[in-house]
Amino acid sequence: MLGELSAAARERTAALAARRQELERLAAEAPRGPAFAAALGRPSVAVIGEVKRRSPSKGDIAPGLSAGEQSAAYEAGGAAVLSILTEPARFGGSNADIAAARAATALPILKKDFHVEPLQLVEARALGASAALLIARALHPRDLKALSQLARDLALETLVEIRDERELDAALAADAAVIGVNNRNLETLLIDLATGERIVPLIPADRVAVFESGVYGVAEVERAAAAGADAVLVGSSISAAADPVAAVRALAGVPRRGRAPAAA
Ligand SMILES: O=P(O)(O)OC[C@@H](O)[C@@H](O)c1c[nH]c2ccccc12
Repeated sequence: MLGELSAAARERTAALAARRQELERLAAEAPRGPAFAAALGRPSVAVIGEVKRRSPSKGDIAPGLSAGEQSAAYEAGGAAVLSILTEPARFGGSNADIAAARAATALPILKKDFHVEPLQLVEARALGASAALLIARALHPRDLKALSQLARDLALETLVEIRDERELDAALAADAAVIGVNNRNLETLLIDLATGERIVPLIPADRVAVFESGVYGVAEVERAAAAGADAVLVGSSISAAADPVAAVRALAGVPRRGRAPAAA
């Protein structure tokens, strides 16, 4: 699944190559988005609200979602940051969703896609995203490092997604400031919150740690907090909610417990 999604992203980027100069100019001219990592440092576990119309595991979640209206609802409910899934084939997203979210809210935006090519990061910056997702499992550690450096050069923040100790090492080697542990195995698509509970405590206390996937209610936010997470990334449950303002509000406000500094 991950290989297929990354290959498809690479193909879409090949089509972007003709627009390279234009994208580089737009990226240089676009005002920097609001600070992403800094917005996640709250007294309570920060909620990253994701706009998610469909997924490979669930099929349709909320096919008719308006990215602008949904983003405004997340903001009203107390989300700290937005995650906008732009992947078109399997998640039903688009770049236009970023523009719609930007127009509707003042929150920092994470562009969620299978970013494997440098030009995709230039595009993310041109679109006005504050940050872009990098999935450690989809990238050779060398490429994770190079894309992380390119993002810094572009004044684009990143969220580096990991699932195990080896990927944590790769994220740290890439100097990732924000590290997300995905509870979903992107190969089997199964969710196991024990993944985040095991890996989040290993993330150095000076990084922002995000607990991703499988958060449906406050019980899961409590588990994230107990593991020491600074933020939760929530997609399906709040995208499908009849009242997304109330759904986000129900998750926001769990006190952050922090992580102990690593033993020397
Ligand atoms: O819908 P959920 O279980 O709340 O999960 C959200 C988010 O973590 C998930 O969409 C996600 C995590 N990593 C990704 C990488 C690509 C696409 C999607 C994702």
